[in-house]
Amino acid sequence: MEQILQITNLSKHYGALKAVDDVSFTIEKGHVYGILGPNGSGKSTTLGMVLNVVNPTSGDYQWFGGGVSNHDALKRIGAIIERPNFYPSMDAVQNLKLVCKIKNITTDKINEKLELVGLLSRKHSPFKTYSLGMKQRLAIASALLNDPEILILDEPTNGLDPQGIRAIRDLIQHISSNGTTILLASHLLDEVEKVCSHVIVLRQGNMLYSGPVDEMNSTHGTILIDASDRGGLKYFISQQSYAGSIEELVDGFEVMLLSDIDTAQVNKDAVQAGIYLNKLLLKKQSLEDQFIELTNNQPQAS
Ligand SMILES: Nc1ncnc2c1ncn2[C@@H]1O[C@H](COP(=O)(O)OP(=O)(O)OP(=O)(O)O)[C@@H](O)[C@H]1O
Repeated sequence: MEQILQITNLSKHYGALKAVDDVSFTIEKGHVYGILGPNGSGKSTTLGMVLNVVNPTSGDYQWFGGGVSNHDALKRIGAIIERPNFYPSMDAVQNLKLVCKIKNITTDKINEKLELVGLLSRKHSPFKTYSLGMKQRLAIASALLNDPEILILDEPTNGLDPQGIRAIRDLIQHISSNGTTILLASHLLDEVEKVCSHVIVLRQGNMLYSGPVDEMNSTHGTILIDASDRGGLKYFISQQSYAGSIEELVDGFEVMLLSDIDTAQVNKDAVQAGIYLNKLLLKKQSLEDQFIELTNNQPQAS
């Protein structure tokens, strides 16, 4: 599989706040990836780092298999990470011509992209007359003008009505079916399940899960585990085949399970490794349940 982006141990700390903490994942060509997490979980910061607008505290990322400068990589990427911003009195074509000028690319793709996003018939209407959904679709057309290999969208359906949401989701699937890789950030599990083939789940800067969407529901819950020797315990857990992501909390490590475990056996193995557990709690909640619980009090997009 052709690699589009590889992120390795990427972190962004603002003082004591770990906006993104030790996140690693890979994006391969042809899939639709979602970064899923509640508000403040580090989605935009992650996108900002790989788009070279936020400086990482540590870690690394590599575009297109490496050997490509950031400057050249950005020419192969289409991204919308802010609210669509065009000149209000100018129409779609005039605005897109300006984008072509700024990006130093030809204007011959304008009609094709306007047709793709369903705005061809409104191409001579001033931007200020567009609905929010149309504005977002124009932004997508603008990001596609250079035929990027990957399209990056931050909360693409935020603030849209149900029809607008549907139009954007259909559009994303259509763009993906033409071979463009897509990476989108969303706080809506439902959106990611409907649109994405792969998902990276973030919570408070930590990655809880990375993998195919349809395998997300088949997680085996988590354990909360602790010992006075935290360093030794972390090493011990990382060696266990059942351990997925490991997150250090105040009261121990929360470990996502990749398979079912026998807690007595875990305890025995720990003792054999010289680790004396003072906590081992099995939580059978699936990742989906955890996510819903986490986001229950979050405002919805529409
Ligand atoms: N420039 C900054 N200075 C200080 N803290 C920041 C800065 N940018 C982001 N943060 C903090 O980092 C954390 C992650 O923010 P981020 O915007 O990446 O989250 P998000 O998942 O994209 O959330 P949202 O959907 O609300 O934008 C938050 O706690 C946020 O307050």
